[in-house]
Amino acid sequence: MATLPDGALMQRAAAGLAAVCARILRGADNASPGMDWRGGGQVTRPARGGPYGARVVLLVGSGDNGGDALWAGARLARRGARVDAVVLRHDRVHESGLSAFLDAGGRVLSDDDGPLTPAAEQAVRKADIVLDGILGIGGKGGLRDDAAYLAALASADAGLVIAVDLPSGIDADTGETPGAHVRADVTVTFGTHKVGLLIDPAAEAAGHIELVDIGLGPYLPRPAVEMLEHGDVAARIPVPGRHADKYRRGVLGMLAGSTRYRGAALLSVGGAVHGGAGMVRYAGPREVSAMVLERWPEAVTAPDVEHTDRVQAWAVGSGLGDDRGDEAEAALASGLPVLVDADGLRHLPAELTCPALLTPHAGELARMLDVDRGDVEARRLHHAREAARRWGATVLLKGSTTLVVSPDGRVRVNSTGTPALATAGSGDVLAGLGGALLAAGLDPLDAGSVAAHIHGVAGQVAAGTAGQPAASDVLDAVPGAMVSLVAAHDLL
Ligand SMILES: NC(=O)C1=CN([C@@H]2O[C@H](COP(=O)(O)OP(=O)(O)OC[C@H]3O[C@@H](n4cnc5c(N)ncnc54)[C@H](O)[C@@H]3O)[C@@H](O)[C@H]2O)[C@@H](O)CC1
Ligand SMILES: Nc1ncnc2c1ncn2[C@@H]1O[C@H](COP(=O)(O)OP(=O)(O)O)[C@@H](O)[C@H]1O
Ligand SMILES: [K+]
Repeated sequence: MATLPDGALMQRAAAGLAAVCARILRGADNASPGMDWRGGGQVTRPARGGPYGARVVLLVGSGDNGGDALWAGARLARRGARVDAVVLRHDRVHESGLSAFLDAGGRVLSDDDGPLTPAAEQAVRKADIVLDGILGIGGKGGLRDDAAYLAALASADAGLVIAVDLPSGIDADTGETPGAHVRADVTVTFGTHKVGLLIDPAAEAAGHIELVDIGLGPYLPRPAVEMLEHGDVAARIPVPGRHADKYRRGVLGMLAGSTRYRGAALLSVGGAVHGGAGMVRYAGPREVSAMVLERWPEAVTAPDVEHTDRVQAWAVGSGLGDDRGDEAEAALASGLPVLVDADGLRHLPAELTCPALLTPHAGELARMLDVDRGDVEARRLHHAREAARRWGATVLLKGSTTLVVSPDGRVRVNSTGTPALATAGSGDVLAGLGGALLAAGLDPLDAGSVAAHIHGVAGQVAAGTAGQPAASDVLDAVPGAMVSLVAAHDLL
């Protein structure tokens, strides 16, 4: 801001915002490649030939977010749209934005007594597009009173809700939703993705996300949250070199499955085999080992942890049951890198001294931290950070947003997840994949985030062919997912 004339950034933001609105109103393809990181996200478009004659309503709060909406509204009005503004507080409104809006032929429907006039409500109901400029990054706490009412009205009745910078009422820095908030179909965000647009529950309220570049790039600090793209993952997938042998590729010891949960052994060994482990050493009861060998003849089995050698990393816990705690503790005390899943999480020491990747779902993390599951889901980043700090380990929190948080505070959010993965046993596949990557020498942050990315791509592929895939379908899709990731980046 210091290097530019006053208001220049707002003009860039408003121009980008108006351009996205015009494109949507034209019915042009609004799913620009690379922008919608969640994939899919098709937006139902208002059937208009363009801005001319379209009904646009601005919800205008008291800060610069409202200013963006007013300047964008002015641009759309000049292109023939019928643009009405509902101003939340007439005593606090972006002044130059308001006069530009009025000069361009925009109308204000609210009055000094408050925003909820009959004309304002009517306009929201009939709008092709509602632009949510109530709150941006300056918002604190959820929406109150009139703003909450308008947000609910717009989300329920209006054509398309387009959030300016972020859906008003979400927490921009955490992904939490402290109270009432807008539910947008599209969010046009400026300069950089806000953390809250990437992490549920707030991310869900953002809909399809468009980034408008306003030239902040050179000035942005290191991001608080990273999201790997396909190419980043491809570059991190270990590819066997010329002098590879099974030991150099990594031997994964696996303490998973039990006579009660036999499938977990098959799925997690499979995840590790397809994840590129040089060798998987499965330690478990005789009858489970026999099943493992039948399905995965390449695995090497042992009766228990003590009888495994040359293991380079451990994956502990998926479907392990309650009665092998001593072995889990032995693996955790080995000093080797370790992935800890499911029942293994009950056996964590007070602090871990080895490189560790913990992979709880929300219920497991809630138990670890002695909080409610609902609270973990409402404050994913907070609780994942808390566990990473408490155990000195990397924490991969599974669920609708998979987060990977390292004890030094780095955070990655996975972009490839799909609800199709929410099926019994899919976490076992993930544990195998992550374990293989640890054994190959990736650090826990890379192992967790690369495994989650591959797992998500496999889930998407499986959903595309099996409709409602089982965990076995996800496992079967892993090799194809790896090939497509690596081949697309020319690394094969
Ligand atoms: N900072 C930048 O570089 C740019 C910012 N821009 C816009 O400016 C926005 C930030 O503007 P502001 O800092 O003015 O903040 P906001 O527009 O988010 O609004 C903050 C105002 O709302 C009030 N407020 C906060 N929480 C509230 C609540 N729960 N209920 C009611 N009122 C509440 C505050 O007292 C403050 O007056 C961004 O989101 C973006 O839209 C853009 O113009 C582009 C450049
Ligand atoms: N709603 C969802 N959206 C995206 N991914 C999900 C969702 N629910 C679960 N998942 C993913 O599915 C997998 C389920 O793992 P987990 O809960 O450990 O199941 P299980 O123990 O049965 O294998 C995890 O990778 C998780 O991130
Ligand atoms: K907003």
